[in-house]
Amino acid sequence: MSSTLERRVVTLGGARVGAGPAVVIAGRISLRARPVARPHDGPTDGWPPPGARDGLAGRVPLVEPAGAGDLPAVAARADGVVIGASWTRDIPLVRAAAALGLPVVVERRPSASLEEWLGLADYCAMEGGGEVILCETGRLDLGLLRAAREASGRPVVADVTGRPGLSAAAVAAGADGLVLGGLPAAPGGEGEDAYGMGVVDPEELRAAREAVTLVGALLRPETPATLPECREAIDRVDAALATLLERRAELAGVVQTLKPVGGFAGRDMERERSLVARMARRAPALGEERLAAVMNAVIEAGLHLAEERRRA
Ligand SMILES: O=C(O)C(=O)C[C@]1(C(=O)O)C=C[C@@H](O)C=C1
Repeated sequence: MSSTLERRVVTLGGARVGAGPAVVIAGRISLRARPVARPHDGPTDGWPPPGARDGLAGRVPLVEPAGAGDLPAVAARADGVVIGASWTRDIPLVRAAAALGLPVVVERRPSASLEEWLGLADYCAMEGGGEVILCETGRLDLGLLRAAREASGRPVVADVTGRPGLSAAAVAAGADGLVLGGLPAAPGGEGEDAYGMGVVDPEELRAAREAVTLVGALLRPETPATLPECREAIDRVDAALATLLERRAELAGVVQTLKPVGGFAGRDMERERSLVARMARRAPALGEERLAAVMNAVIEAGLHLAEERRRA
């Protein structure tokens, strides 16, 4: 983020995108891939009816219209309207979609330059209510995503549908959110693809949540202002700590099998002092003395685990 540029925040279905933690936007459908309407669905605009069996309360986070005729339904049923990568040059539709007054998610046309992408975002902001999110999609140029975030001050998200392995990289590159294609899954349920639109993939959802939690905790600057926000930020840090502590315990366990004398009997206090000193350089506020107490507990937990496993 540029120091001179004011960062804009867009509220999408209750989530603040652009400041605070990166968010997972679990649900993006395209009415260009309109499913076949079923007779028992009753009068339909091509959408799942509200309160359908898949648990949808009738709303989808992001919807890409196929044409101007879809816009009233999009306004009624979506948290944000998507300007799809394949029709960013259909200016009449772009204009009408932006004018809905919903947050507008502007995808980058494949091979579009940064200037073209940001220009379209500015145009949508002018035509609409000003709430614009940039969305990198397709092959995901994460360098461009980062540049767009810095140059525009607008929130930038990455559509990681079908690429769960890029979730962590996208958050590391600065993405303010990860978009997952499909209908939102029923709360607590695995989701049912009753309408041929596809449901958010549970594995992709898991990968995206892991990325915003773990990579977010490590790399995303945050300045939470309220008690719940602070606690949520602490929960993310604790999740990262737990992941690292588990990994550390496994490694320390291997060390015990490699040393001539392992376990508590082979404790090496010089090594412990030096690792604490190195850590204190990264955690100067905590300092060596406090870190030594923390690391003593961590190391002893690892040694107990290793001895337990050796006896088993
Ligand atoms: O490095 C070692 O020798 C270890 O056994 C690992 C470890 C650690 O957990 O980091 C554990 C006990 C030693 O006193 C020092 C370090």
